[in-house]
Amino acid sequence: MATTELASSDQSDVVLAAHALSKHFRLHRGRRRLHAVDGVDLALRRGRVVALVGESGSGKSTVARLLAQLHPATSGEVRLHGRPVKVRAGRRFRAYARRVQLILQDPFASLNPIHTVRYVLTRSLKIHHPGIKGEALEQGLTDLLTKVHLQPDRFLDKFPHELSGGQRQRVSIARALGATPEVLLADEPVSMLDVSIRLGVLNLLSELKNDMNLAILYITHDIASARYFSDETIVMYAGQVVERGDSETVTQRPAHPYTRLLIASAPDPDNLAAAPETNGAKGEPPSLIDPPPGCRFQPRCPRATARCATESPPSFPVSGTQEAACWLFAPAGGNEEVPR
Ligand SMILES: Nc1ncnc2c1ncn2[C@@H]1O[C@H](COP(=O)(O)OP(=O)(O)OP(=O)(O)O)[C@@H](O)[C@H]1O
Repeated sequence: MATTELASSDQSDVVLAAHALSKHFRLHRGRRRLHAVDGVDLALRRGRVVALVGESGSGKSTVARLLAQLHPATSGEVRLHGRPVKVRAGRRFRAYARRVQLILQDPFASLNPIHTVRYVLTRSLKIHHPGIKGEALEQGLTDLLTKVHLQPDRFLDKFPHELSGGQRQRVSIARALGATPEVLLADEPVSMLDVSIRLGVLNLLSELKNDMNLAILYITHDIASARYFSDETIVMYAGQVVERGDSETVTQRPAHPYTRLLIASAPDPDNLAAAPETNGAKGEPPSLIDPPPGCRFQPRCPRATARCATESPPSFPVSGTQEAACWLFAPAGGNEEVPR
C-alpha cells in the first residue's frame, strides 16, 4: 500500500517506520511459505497512537515482532529515525530495545511468578541504565511505579500472584518504561483484562504518551477501542493492509468491505443478544500458504467482481487521509459501482 497522507504529511516526527515490510514463514523447512505479513507500510510518530486492527491471524503480532526486531524481515525495511535497522542480538539489540519496547497481551505469562515487582523493575533499570544503584535505583523504582499509578510502598515487594490482571499489566508497562523508550509496541495490551478495567489501562497509556511524548503502536481486534484511543487506524486482513486513515473516519465511515464487516460484526454493547450484522459477507479468512493472486478478501466479499479474483488492488484514496485497497475505489476505469 502506498504511503498515506497521514504517513507522509510530516516526516520529521516519525520515530519508527515500516516500509513494504513482509514476513513469510517457511513451513517444515520446505518450499511452502506462509505469508504472515505482505508489504506493510506504517509510521509511528512522537505523541501519537497508531492502531493496528484486524481479526486473529491477520498478522498484527508479526508486524509488532518485526518492528521489535524479534523476527528478521523477509523483505522491506524497518527504519528508526529514518535509518534502516537490522539487529539480531547482543549489544546492538539491547540498544535498540532501549528505544523500542514491546508490551505483550498476557500480563500473567509475561511476569515470572517467582520474582517480585522490585526484582522485575530493578532488572529493567539495570539492563537499560547500567551502573544504576543505591538511591538512584530506589528513586527509579519509585518513579516507575508512580508513573503507572501503583503506590510504591504497597506494590514493590508483591509477587505477580498477589496482583490483579490490571495491576500486572501496569507492572509490565512500568518494566517497559524502565528503558525510557521512544516507542511502545502494545500488542493487545488490554484484551485479557476484565472489560471494567480496560479503559483505565488505555487511559494510562494515553497519559504516558502525552507525558513522555511516546510513539505508540496499539494492536487490537477491537476496532471500537481504536476510535477511542488512536489517532490513525490501520486495518489488516490476511497479512495485508486493506484500509487506513484517521481513526474517526475509518471507524465511523469505513470504506473497505472488510472494515465494514469488522465494524458490523462487533457486538453491540447495548444489545449483546442481537446477532451481529455481516453485510452479506460469509466464510473464513483465506489460507496464507502461498496465497492466490487477487484480493485476499474477495472470497468473502459481498461486492467482489471478476477482477478482484485475479488482480490485487493497490491502495486508492477515499477521502482526506483515508485510503482503501479495494477496486471499488479505483478512479474511472476501475469498477463501475458507486462505493457508498
Ligand atoms: N513463527 C511462526 N511460524 C509460522 N507461522 C507463524 C509464526 N508466527 C505467526 N505465524 C502465522 O502467521 C499468521 C499471522 O499471525 P499473527 O500472530 O501475526 O496474527 P495476529 O493478527 O497477531 O493474530 P492474534 O490476534 O491471534 O495474535 C498466522 O497464520 C500465524 O499462524
